[in-house]
Amino acid sequence: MKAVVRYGGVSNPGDFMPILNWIDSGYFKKKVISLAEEIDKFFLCLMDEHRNEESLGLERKNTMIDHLLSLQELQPDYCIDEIIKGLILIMLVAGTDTLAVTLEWAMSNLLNHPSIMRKTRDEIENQVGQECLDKPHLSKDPTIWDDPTSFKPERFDGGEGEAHKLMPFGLGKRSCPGSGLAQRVVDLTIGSLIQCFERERASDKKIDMIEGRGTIMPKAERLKAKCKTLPITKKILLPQVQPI
Ligand code: HEM
Repeated sequence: MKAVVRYGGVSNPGDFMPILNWIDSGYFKKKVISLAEEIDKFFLCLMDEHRNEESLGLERKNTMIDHLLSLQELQPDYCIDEIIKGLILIMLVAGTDTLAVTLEWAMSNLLNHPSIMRKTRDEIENQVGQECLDKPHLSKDPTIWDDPTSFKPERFDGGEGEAHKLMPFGLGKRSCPGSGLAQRVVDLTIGSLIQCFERERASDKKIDMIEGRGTIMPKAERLKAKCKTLPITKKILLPQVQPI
């Protein structure tokens, strides 16, 4: 049950067995309505923030909300506030837990396989080094890709091992629109976590890899690990932390 309450992507048992909705005397529905009201207020504040910036004469930024507000000016009857709030909600709901859970599974596997963790750390050390957290334009590295800036789908013909078998984002028209963002966030986060912290399992016991319940496949047991900061943290990460 613990795993069910930790993430947003949980299911309501009453959706599968409606009789359960009678037993909880509408508690779940009331809770969802009150949460929805709070979320609605939060999204309105976000939109007003962007609108106020414009009314203060500041230039519109390159954010999803700013683009949608521009669209609203062009198509006020279609792009109403409810549509914008719905799109923000979808991006937040679909893009938060999915990433958190993926990172937790990946880190758990690395901690259970110290030799692979060492290999990953060595590779980051060789490829990225100690001066930054990511190698810019890895996907355009001429030492890896032939003619990296050209569109050549044939480069994937048989040359990428098993990559074609991996379909974590679905396929077709309804496949995940956040896949690019997700892959970038997962790669960069895992890479930076390894680069900046020496991590070890909290005990000699292997990390439990049992799946919990929920639509986004959470881990049943939360990942706990020891971590020690490495010198690069002081050099690169700390200077970027803004005082509140
Ligand atoms: C590791 C991270 C993620 C995984 C594994 C994942 C996986 C998926 C899968 C399997 C689908 C259903 C595809 C289908 O029905 O064929 C989906 C849909 C969707 N995802 Fe993701 N996703 C991730 C991250 C994100 C992020 C970061 C965003 C947005 C910021 C996002 C937004 C969406 C949306 C809006 C849909 C619904 C698309 C539609 O129905 O047309 N996802 N995702």
